[in-house]
Amino acid sequence: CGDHAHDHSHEKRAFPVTALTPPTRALEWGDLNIIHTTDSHGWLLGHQKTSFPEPNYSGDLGDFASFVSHMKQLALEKDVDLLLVDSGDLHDGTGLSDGFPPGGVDGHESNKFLAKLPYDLMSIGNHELYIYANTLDMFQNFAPQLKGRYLSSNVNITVADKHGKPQSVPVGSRFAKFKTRKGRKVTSLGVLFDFTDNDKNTTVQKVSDMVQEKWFFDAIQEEPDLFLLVGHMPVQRDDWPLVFNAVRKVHPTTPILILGGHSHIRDCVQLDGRSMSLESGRYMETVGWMSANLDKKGSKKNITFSRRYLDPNRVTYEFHTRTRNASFDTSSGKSITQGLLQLAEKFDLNFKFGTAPQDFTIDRSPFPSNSSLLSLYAAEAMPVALTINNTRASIPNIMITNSGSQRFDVYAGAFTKNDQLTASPFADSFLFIPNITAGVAKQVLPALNNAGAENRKRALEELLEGRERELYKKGYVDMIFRKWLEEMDRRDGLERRAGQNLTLGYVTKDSCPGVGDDVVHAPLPFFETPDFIGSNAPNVTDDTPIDLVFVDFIEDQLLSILNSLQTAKNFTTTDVQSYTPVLASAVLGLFAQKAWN
Ligand SMILES: Nc1ccn([C@@H]2O[C@H](COP(=O)(O)O)[C@@H](O)[C@H]2O)c(=O)n1
Repeated sequence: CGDHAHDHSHEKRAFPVTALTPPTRALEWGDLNIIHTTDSHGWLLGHQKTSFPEPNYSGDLGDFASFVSHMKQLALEKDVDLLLVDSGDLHDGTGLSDGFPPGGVDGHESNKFLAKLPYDLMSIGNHELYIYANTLDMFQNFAPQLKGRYLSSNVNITVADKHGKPQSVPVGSRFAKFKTRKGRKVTSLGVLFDFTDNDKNTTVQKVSDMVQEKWFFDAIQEEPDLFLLVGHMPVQRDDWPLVFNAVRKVHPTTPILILGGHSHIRDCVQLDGRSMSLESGRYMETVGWMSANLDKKGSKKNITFSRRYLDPNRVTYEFHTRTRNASFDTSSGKSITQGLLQLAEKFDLNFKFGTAPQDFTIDRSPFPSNSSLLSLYAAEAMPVALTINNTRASIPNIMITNSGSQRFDVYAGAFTKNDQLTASPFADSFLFIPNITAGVAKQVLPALNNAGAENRKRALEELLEGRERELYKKGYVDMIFRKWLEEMDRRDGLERRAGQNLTLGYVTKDSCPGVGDDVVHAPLPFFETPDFIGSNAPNVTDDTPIDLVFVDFIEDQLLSILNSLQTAKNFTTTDVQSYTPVLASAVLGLFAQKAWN
């Protein structure tokens, strides 16, 4: 690496001193440029672990704010437009969003820092809708700060009107029309995929219905210089074509720029020669870049676009803004970092539960194995944590959860409250059905996984079919992310890791021309994992009545599988009881206190 790569120490916080590979290619600027984030899930202090690929993503939101500010200055010097856009999922993922004290609201504090950035447009994600209080907070406190640019074209919240009567209103704005600094007229929408697992008193309209609405038709009638369609929806194999075609029907040649999200991958596709769609990963592991050279109205020629996936760290940021460590930080950037560190302290995120003896990974370890986080959670942590102070502890049980509940690897060393919440952020409850015979209970986990596996065998193109379609609508896209990781490993993972002195990171192959990744990496090893994981079955005879324990997030699926496995009784929600007050997000901490001290 060049000298630049080593010059990234930071007096603001403990910063990984690992040498990072700097980019080698300048960004291609057009006359309209976009910096894109999506699925940040609370990762605002960046990735702080020192083993690769984590240092690639070590830039925090303060660093990002400084980067944006320098890029805005470059845009002024080049006399071009630069917009900042986000595609949603601000909640659920780290202690900054989820480590709030009792009585708080998820994301309320962390979102205040995002609101300090000069976002031109943001759109709502499914994680803003699992819990009504979070949606209400977005409606009352977050959206107003975006002044009409927080978009929820097909998402409503029900609130009391001034007479106390319930009314369903958009969480943000249905659409936005504005002019860029260079005077370009932009029409924007903010679309969420057909999500069905949203909380009561929030509404998600199907995309196919949204494009039939009169407001939609009216909003797209006038021809802008470009349509900027933002949304929490993957850029491939989802409903963007419905929105794209509806616009194209009225405006056959107007440039359409799409910024998507949700499946956590880096992806790009062009629906025609005058359009580009970009998706920029997850967890602040990617900052997306799109540029376009817009030509005259009515032109039918292909537009020249570029796209790039940046690794968000100070080396990347300094390279592209032609700054050095001493000149990079802006006062606003520094105060955002400071504020986030204070929030981490206020939420006690450095509280240490124990010391993890080794790394435990989700996709990088075989399942089951001693280094699999899924094995650790299911076979060791749940049985310990869920039976603490539990009167049912002595009754044999099987405990089941969804593997998607584990969101991030655990690294060797201090295991803190923040590590607990990054690995397992969801405050899901554990339920149980008593007196299920062991013979039946033992079949539930394999049956859940077989249903998943059958669907996995299908081609990805058939993803939106049958049972998988239902899961997809509930927000289940782990499969797409895993397939993406698997493909990059299968392509040339072994060779890249062995030979070329490359650091670990994402290796993207998308459908747009040229190379998308800003820095060349070797991909991580990948292993298949099941959709559902469970504790080891107890050593009892098949006719022994046991407790069937499961996380509430999978209640519907579990009941339907249980009813398919036996005919003695049709189990419904009335047969389900609370097993423990311990939440899914607390399991690893409780386990660590017992096992890792
Ligand atoms: N209460 C919850 C909510 C979500 N999950 C898991 O997250 C997945 C959706 O997250 P995306 O970032 O992909 O939108 C969902 O499929 C579940 O795996 C959960 O476990 N509990």
